[in-house]
Amino acid sequence: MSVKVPSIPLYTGQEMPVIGIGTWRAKDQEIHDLLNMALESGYRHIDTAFMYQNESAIGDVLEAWFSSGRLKREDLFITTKLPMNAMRASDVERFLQKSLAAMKIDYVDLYLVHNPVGMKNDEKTNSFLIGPDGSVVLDLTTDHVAIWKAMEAQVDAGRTKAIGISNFNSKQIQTIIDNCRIRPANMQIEIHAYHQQKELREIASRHGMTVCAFAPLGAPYKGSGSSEFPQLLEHPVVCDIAKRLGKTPAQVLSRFLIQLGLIVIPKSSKPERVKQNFQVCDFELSAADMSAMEALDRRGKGRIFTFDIFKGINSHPEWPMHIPF
Ligand SMILES: NC(=O)C1=CN([C@@H]2O[C@H](COP(=O)(O)OP(=O)(O)OC[C@H]3O[C@@H](n4cnc5c(N)ncnc54)[C@H](OP(=O)(O)O)[C@@H]3O)[C@@H](O)[C@H]2O)C=CC1
Ligand SMILES: O=C1CO[C@H](CO)[C@@H](O)[C@@H]1O
Repeated sequence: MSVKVPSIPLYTGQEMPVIGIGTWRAKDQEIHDLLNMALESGYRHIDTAFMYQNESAIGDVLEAWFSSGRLKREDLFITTKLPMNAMRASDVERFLQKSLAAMKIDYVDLYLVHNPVGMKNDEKTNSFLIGPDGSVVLDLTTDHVAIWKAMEAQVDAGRTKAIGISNFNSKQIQTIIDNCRIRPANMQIEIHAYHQQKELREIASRHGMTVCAFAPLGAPYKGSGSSEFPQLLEHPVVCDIAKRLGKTPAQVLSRFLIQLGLIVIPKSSKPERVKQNFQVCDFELSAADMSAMEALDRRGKGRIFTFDIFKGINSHPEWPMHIPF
């Protein structure tokens, strides 16, 4: 029996389910399998991005669910993101229209600026323009205030219900807050037990923004861990709590973040794990377990996503890691 998943209200009035399905690195058949399993298990929140190149496969699955009457559009909370190669005011509507057309829907619930860094667009492929040295070609003219005004226009036009930011640092968040007409309703940042982001969570709370944790399981595919800092899914503290509660380490990692008041979007390529990851609202961590999990924070040293897979990106003035948070 599945338990109803709670939602967190956005100030714009929608309800954002605390657990959503992450979709990065999933395309075509994988999306078909994992999204069907997610919707059958009860997930009603989907996280994607133009950059993930899977919006069209997501659209095919949604169309089948809508046309069979199993779900209505308003039953779902769908987030997508403005890619780094569209970080210009004049590109915002064009790229949101592409996402909507691919997913065969006429609005998203949340449109996020994916990353504060701007890159040049390859007009043939609508992806990052790669220079002769193999690096992405940066667009150094990135103007967050102009982009935000174009984001606000998408709310006015009804193409998205809410707008937000992802991977912005405290200074960049403040620039948006100081210059907005429509406040960001949500921010999506890397958060897991090793990187708990207390400072940015406090900033979000001060400005009435909900927070969605990406890589909530510690993105284990990114590295094998060490004896000092094992993979979170194998950490003895996490495994002991899981064993005692009859849950899996993945469920404990998500549950911890949900009890901190966050929204989580774990991703798995395995339908059985997709189902398992949804079962996080039928148990609770005690105050002692929460303290033990909080003690795993590596105080700024647990960050996994620095985006330097994009060669040269850290020379962009808006690369968010120029400051600690
Ligand atoms: N805004 C942004 O910049 C970013 C947003 N995101 C979003 O966040 C989502 C989640 O982050 P992601 O980077 O995927 O990392 P996660 O922390 O969700 O980890 C995913 C990994 O965990 C494994 N896994 C999942 N469930 C289980 C389980 N129950 N037991 C054991 N292993 C498990 C998966 O392996 P397997 O497939 O083998 O199950 C996969 O390798 C993304 O899919 C994307 O939607 C992510 C990164 C950046
Ligand atoms: O969402 C994302 C998935 O991971 C990518 C590679 O690190 C990120 O750039 C991006 O923000």
